[in-house]
Amino acid sequence: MAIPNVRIPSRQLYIDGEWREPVKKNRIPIISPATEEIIGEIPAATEEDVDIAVEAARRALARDDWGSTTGAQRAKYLRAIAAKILERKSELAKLESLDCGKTLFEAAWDMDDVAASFEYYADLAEALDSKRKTPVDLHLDSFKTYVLREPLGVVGLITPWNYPLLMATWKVAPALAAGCAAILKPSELASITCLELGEICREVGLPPGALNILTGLGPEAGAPLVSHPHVDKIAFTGSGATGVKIMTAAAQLVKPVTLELGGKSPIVVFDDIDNLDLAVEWTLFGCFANAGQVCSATSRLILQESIASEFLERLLLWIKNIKISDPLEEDCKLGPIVSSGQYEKVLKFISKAKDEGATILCGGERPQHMKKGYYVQPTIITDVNTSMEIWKEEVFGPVLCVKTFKTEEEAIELANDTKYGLASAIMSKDVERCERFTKAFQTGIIWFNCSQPTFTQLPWGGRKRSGFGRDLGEWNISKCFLVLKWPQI
Ligand SMILES: NC(=O)c1ccc[n+]([C@@H]2O[C@H](COP(=O)([O-])OP(=O)(O)OC[C@H]3O[C@@H](n4cnc5c(N)ncnc54)[C@H](O)[C@@H]3O)[C@@H](O)[C@H]2O)c1
Ligand SMILES: NCCCC=O
Ligand code: NA
Repeated sequence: MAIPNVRIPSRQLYIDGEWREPVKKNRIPIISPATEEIIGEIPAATEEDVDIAVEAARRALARDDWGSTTGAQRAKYLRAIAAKILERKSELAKLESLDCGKTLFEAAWDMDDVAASFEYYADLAEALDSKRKTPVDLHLDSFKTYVLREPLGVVGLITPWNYPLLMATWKVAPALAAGCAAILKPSELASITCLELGEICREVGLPPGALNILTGLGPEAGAPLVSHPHVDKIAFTGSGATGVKIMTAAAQLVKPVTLELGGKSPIVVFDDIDNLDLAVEWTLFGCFANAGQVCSATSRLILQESIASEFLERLLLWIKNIKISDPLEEDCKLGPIVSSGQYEKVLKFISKAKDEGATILCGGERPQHMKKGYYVQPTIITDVNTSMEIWKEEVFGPVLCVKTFKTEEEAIELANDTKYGLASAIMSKDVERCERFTKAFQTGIIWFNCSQPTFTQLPWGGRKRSGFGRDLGEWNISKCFLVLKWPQI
């Protein structure tokens, strides 16, 4: 089947509104997850480039053309960016799919979400103007005051590879809406579309230094950003291990951070569901979308015993229809894992589950028809106990583990039996039961009779080891990118 071709632009670092070669001239190869071939390269920033970008960001805050803009003026830039994203949607989707292996269909969906996020934060930027000063009545004649909301300052935005441009946008859009000056450090595993965001910002005339984009390795480019004394905040999305490193480094400077980390989310299915096939479809989507590389993937299926065998039979039938192919192919439903490192990690989780006594009900290997590329079959693992690694750890691949329950209390206990707390789903036609689970689930996001829908207006984030802070909604402007002060007048 014809696979659309697309040219990968050769870029430098995006600093102070222009393309700049890294000081050390290092570059990182781009390896296609679908073919394992080198298909391009990205610039590799180091500490020296971080210093240059931070100075550019601080200059932007000091200049009127960014530091003294109103929300309405900033909104114009955000809307212009959104328009450019939609203009280039087809090309950006192909680049995203080439870079991280997600299907072209999902990548196109992401580009719509990217544009919608910039539009949403343009509206919030405009609304900020009327909320900049909030009078507070002290009921005193001698003292008058108001609370002032101001941009926090220079913010470091460090993001992952599973939704490269969307995860970057979830931070860049609110940061710019708030009037901060941002330095984005995307994942070295998928940076192409984030560099194209730099080109789009240049084309719309975003003032120099308002957004800077440094691609490169975490320890070489991310760590110096975290530890830089003139970076006022770090907003991070990524693994728990890296989150701990970032929080530790930031603590030395008493620097605020927000952490959006991993998950091991449950989907609880009761025997009173109206439509078995629909529940099966949501279960598959909830775990196998983006080849399972989703922070909120409902990768623990908790099934009521009375329907378990019928449900699993139907799941096996549906899984046969999942088309595994080059992600740029039409109707591809499962692409490759993003890199050889992640691919090996996923296979290691599956082999450990076998060693610990679990059963691989289906999948667990490379699909026979895909001789190249980091492909793993959609995998279902049963006979799981709660001490097993496959039950406890985030796989971040197309792997669903299954346990059964008899009573509601047992289901709640199993669902919350995780160090994570990002999302959970319940499939039942009993509305009161769903309400009970809303209280019982220890997560930030809860889905009734579905899995994964995400809305720009709602706070995205979790509890426990899934981190703290929120992306999306009005919350991450006010809580993440604005500071409060009050003068006595
Ligand atoms: N909660 C959410 O909203 C959300 C969304 C997407 C992904 N995630 C999580 O992200 C993880 C997968 O992403 P990943 O593999 O890119 O995570 P990762 O932690 O390996 O990398 C994330 C980013 O951190 C950078 N980094 C690495 N080491 C660093 C260091 N020492 N200092 C500063 N920066 C450093 C990387 O270069 C990358 O840009 C999964 O755990 C997934 O659950 C969470
Ligand atoms: N629907 C967006 C999920 C982001 C986490 O990976
Ligand atoms: Na890549």
